[in-house]
Amino acid sequence: MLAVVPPPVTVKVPSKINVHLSVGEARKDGYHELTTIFQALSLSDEVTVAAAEEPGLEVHGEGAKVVPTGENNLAWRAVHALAEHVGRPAADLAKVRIVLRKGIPVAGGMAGGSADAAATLVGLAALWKLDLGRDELAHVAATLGSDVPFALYGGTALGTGRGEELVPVLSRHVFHWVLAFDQRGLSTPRVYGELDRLRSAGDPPRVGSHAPVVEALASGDPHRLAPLLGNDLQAAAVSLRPNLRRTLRAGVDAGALAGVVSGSGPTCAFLCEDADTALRVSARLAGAGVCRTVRVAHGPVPGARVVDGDDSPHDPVPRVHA
Ligand SMILES: C[C@@](CO)(OP(=O)(O)O)[C@H](O)COP(=O)(O)OP(=O)(O)OC[C@H]1O[C@@H](n2ccc(N)nc2=O)[C@H](O)[C@@H]1O
Ligand SMILES: Nc1ncnc2c1ncn2[C@@H]1O[C@H](COP(=O)(O)OP(=O)(O)O)[C@@H](O)[C@H]1O
Repeated sequence: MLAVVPPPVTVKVPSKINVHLSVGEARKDGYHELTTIFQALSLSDEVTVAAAEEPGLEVHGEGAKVVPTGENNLAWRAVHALAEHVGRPAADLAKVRIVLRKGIPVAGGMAGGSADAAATLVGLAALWKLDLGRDELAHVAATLGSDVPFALYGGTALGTGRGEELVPVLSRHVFHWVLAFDQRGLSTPRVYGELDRLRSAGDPPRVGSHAPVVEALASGDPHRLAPLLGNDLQAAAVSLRPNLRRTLRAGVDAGALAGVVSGSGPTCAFLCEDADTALRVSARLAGAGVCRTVRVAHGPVPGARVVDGDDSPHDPVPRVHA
């Protein structure tokens, strides 16, 4: 009898920016306590998981050359974590092929690796026909990285703990962003380490409360949100990459309402008044020669979802936001 091979499953998964990122003190486990507001953006990766005779991982697109393809790729780690969680036999791990099509800059502070891990969990759950709820997948996701659960849910959310404890934030309006990619990525632990160093040597600026940011997001008014964009890691990212100061200035000079370093950087995110302005700002910023690549994006968008495969009519992960 012929074995039935399930069709490959393709999952689209968003990037994120931190509209607000307040970093507390370092914890004993090496992580920092966070209060952050994530927004999922239309700039995305696509991940295909397929049953195959030989295991393998291919990477295409933005930054593909510097993405590890071995066991330390977060997508592979997601395969192992899910297999272990549901007690799948080791032989099945040797029969998974993964293709990553990257749009999200690598080590750019936009959680591209986390996005791929979340997409792999969703894709594999569909490929293996697992009946797993969102909360259960999010539990596995949190073991892979602090940002992975958010990539499952998408939308706009308040993250606490090390960023993995999520509550949805009302944000029904579309915000328009311009993203400036830097020449090279920045290591997240290095940026947190630099913030600890700056704090032990002085008193770098800290962002205020997240409450006004939540209100501005609910209002949908980019003019209200713009002055509230803030990131405690920005000073550390700029300290390690002083050219970001020039990039941040150039975005505002090009017509953005405000700019902020995304997460641990070095990508800078610029909030614009509307879609047309975002296009104009992106063209001017590209011409300013301060960064490697410029992209426009909008948010919020949904989290990881199947776009092609057996389960494509259904979203295996319920969305937090409409
Ligand atoms: C800074 C943020 C902001 O959203 O995103 P990125 O800029 O990396 O995308 C996150 O906190 C990154 O989350 P993620 O990239 O998943 O980090 P993890 O793999 O969990 O941790 C990598 C390392 O970052 C540091 N880390 C991470 C999260 C946290 N709350 N405190 C930390 O100090 C620790 O040194 C940890 O060992
Ligand atoms: N699937 C993946 N895509 C990108 N980077 C990955 C992936 N898996 C592992 N990595 C590693 O994770 C590091 C952080 O990548 P990424 O998640 O893109 O950035 P950030 O943490 O700044 O948001 C990269 O430098 C890379 O070595």
